[in-house]
Amino acid sequence: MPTNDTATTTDQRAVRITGGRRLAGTATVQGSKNIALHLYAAAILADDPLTLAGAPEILDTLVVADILHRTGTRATVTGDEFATRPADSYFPVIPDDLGRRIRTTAVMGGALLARTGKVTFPTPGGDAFCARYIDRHLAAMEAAGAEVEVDRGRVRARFTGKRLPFITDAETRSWGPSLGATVTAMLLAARTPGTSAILNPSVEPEVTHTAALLSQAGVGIEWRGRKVLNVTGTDRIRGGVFTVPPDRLEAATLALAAAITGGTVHLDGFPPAAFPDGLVSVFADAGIQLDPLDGGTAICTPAGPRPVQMATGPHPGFPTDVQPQLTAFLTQAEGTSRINERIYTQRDTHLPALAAFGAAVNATGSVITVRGRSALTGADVAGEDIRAVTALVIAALAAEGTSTIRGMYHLRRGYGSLLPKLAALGADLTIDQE
Ligand SMILES: CC(=O)N[C@H]1[C@@H](OP(=O)(O)OP(=O)(O)OC[C@H]2O[C@@H](n3ccc(=O)[nH]c3=O)[C@H](O)[C@@H]2O)O[C@H](CO)[C@@H](O)[C@@H]1O
Ligand SMILES: C=C(OP(=O)(O)O)C(=O)O
Repeated sequence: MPTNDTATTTDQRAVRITGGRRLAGTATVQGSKNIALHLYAAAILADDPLTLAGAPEILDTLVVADILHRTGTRATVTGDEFATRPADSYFPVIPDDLGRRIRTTAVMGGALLARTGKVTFPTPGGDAFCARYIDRHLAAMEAAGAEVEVDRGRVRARFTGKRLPFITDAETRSWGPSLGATVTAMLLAARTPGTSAILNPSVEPEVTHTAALLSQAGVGIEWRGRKVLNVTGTDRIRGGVFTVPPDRLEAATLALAAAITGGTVHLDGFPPAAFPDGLVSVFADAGIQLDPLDGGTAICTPAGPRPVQMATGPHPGFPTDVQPQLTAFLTQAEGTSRINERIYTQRDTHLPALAAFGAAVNATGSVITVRGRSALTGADVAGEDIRAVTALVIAALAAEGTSTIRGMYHLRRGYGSLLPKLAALGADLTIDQE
C-alpha cells in the first residue's frame, strides 16, 4: 500500500564507516529488486488475487505499489509479501511523479495497455547514469496494434481495432536485446488472442522468471532456441502464489564487501550456481573464491585480490549492475585492471568518489581502468545511483579511518537491509541523521 515514504526522493542520512574490520559470519539475501519489478508489472494482468512472496522491502516496491493502487490494482505490501487483487475499474494513467522514479514504468505501461486497451505514462526514471531508451517498448506496443504518441515526455497508447497476434523484435540499435522491452512484449502478448512472437528476446533472469509466472498463470510460453519466444495469450490470467528469487546483485555486493576486507562470509540459501557464470569466472580471476556450503556460498579471498581484464554483458555475462562494486574491489589488487562497460558505456558516476578515497581510476570511452593497489583513506562522498553508492560503501570498508557516505535514497531504492547486514557481519558502521 502506498506510504508517505514514497513521496520523498531525498534522504539526508549519511552512513559512517570506519574501515579495516574483516567481515565474518552469515548473511541472507533479499528477493531480487529487478526481477520483482517485472513481476509487479505482470501482476496487473492477473484476474485473481496474486501473492509475490519474498519481495524485496525496498523503496521501489513501495513506489510500484503506489502506482498499482493509483491505476486500479489493489496492492498490499506486508513485510516481504506483495499481494494484488484485480481492480473493479482501472484508471490507466501512471502519474508522472511516480513513473519517473522507477525504471519499469514502460513495462507497467505495457501491462495497463494490455489490460485496459489504453494507457498514459511518463518516460521512465531509475538511475540517471545515462539515457534509458524505450523505443523497443513502443515498437512492441505498435506491433501489437496500438496507436502510440509521445508528447513532452509522456507516452499515450491505445488500441483502436481488434487485437491480433503480432511479431516484434526486442533487439536494440545500441546493444543486444532489451530486457525491459522483452517483458513489455510478453505482457502485451499474454492478453492477445493467438500466438505472438518476440524475436531476439532477452534471456535475463528478469525475463525468464516473468515468463515462468505467466506460464503458471495459464499463458502459453514457448522458447524456440535463443532467437524466438512464442507467447500464446489467454483471456483469463490466473493468480496464485509465486516466489521472487533471491537477488543476485545483492549477493554479489555482499561477496565483494566481504572480499575487500579479506573476510569469510557465508551467503545462506544462495548457492554459487545462482550467480551468473560470467560473474563466477571474473570473481575467480580476481581471487574471490565461491564455494558451495550447506546450500549456500562460502566466500573467501585466500590469495588476496588480483587484477582482471573483463567486460560486462547480457546474462549469463558479468552484470552491469555489479560493475561499480567490482571497480571498488579492484582498487585493492596489485596491478592494472580494465573493465569494458558494454551495456551502459557511461556508467562511471562512482569514479570521482572512488578517487576521493585515493583510488587511481579513470574511464576512457567505455573502458574503466583501475591501477592498484591504492591505499584508501576515509572520505566524505556521495553516491549518485544505486550501485555507485554501494561501491563507495565497499571502498570505505577497506579505507583507513572513517568515511561519510551520502546518497542513502539511492541505496534504499534497491537494498532493504544491506547496511544492517554489513554491521551484523562486523563492519564498523553507523547511520546518522544529518
Ligand atoms: C541486458 C542488460 O544488461 N540489461 C540491464 C538493463 O536492463 P533494462 O531493462 O533497464 O534495460 P534494457 O535491457 O532494456 O537495455 C539494454 C540496453 O538497450 C538500450 N535500449 C533499451 C530499451 C530500448 O527500447 N531501446 C534501447 O536502446 C538501453 O539503453 C541499454 O543500453 O539495465 C538494468 C539496470 O542497470 C540491468 O539490471 C539489466 O541487466
Ligand atoms: C540501475 C539499476 O536499477 P534502475 O534501472 O532501477 O535504476 C540497478 O539495479 O543497478
